[in-house]
Amino acid sequence: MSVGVNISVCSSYPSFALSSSSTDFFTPSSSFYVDRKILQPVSGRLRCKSYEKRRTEPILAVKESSRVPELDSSSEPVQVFDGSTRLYISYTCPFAQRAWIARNYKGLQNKIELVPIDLKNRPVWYKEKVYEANKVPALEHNNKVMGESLDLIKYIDTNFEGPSLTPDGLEKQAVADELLAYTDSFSKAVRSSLNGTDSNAADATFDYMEQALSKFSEGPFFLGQFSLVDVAYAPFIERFRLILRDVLNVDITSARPNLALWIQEMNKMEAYTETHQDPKELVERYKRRVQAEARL
Ligand SMILES: N[C@@H](CCC(=O)N[C@@H](CS)C(=O)NCC(=O)O)C(=O)O
Repeated sequence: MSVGVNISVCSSYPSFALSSSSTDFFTPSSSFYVDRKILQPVSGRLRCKSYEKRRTEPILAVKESSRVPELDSSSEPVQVFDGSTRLYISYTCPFAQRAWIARNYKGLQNKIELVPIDLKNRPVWYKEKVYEANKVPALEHNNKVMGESLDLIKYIDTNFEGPSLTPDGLEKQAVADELLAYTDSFSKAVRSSLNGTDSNAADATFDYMEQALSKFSEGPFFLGQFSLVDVAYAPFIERFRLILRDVLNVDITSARPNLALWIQEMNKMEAYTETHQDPKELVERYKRRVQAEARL
């Protein structure tokens, strides 16, 4: 199914305030708001696009039919350390999505069981018996539970069979390390444009992405071939693209052909598209959160 997103026109964007809940990637550690001034053009690129053009463009395919239901506070505990390998995720968490994509790409659907958790109504046993940090993602493997999405995608890549996500050669490995180390700065930069503290930051960070995507010409991905770097960025670029487009009328692919191609090619990969959230739901959830915070 291809789903379009409701786009607000430039003149009718709302003002926002966001929470500091840790259950969603949109929320930084402090409150932030979106104000009219950050709709101003940044390097001529953060500008209002034609509503007609964007309205008709399909954004992402979403596959939800085969998803297992989330476990919540009423669910029986899983039999931790019974020899199964389990990946605990939330369907809405971009960090968890990284590990989920890696598991799919390596063809480990039958080796790593997906255990979705309802973060808003978490089972108490999750913290007590599974993962003390009480976050997702977490991977249960060989009588251990580990977390941290960037560590997990590397772990899954090196400890399981399937196509490699690790680049060949020292040069690519160095670039991979640099880009993986930049993921938090990337998110912070986009948020600082959303909160109005630095209206140029999102544009600059997407320029950095565009440049990074031009380094290796043998393929459309960050290191040419598909790798850990694509897995690490995909959930965040997916979300920021939708939010910036809906909330600020910014098209991150405008004048960025490498990024446009990357998104197009990523959206052909089932390992990734299986993990998509419905874009409309994603944006609506974001707006609901913002409205709730504005009432506080
Ligand atoms: N640095 C962690 C972040 C994980 C994270 O913050 N996950 C959120 C969901 S998107 C979570 O579990 N929040 C629950 C909580 O903090 O209580 C990673 O990369 O895995």
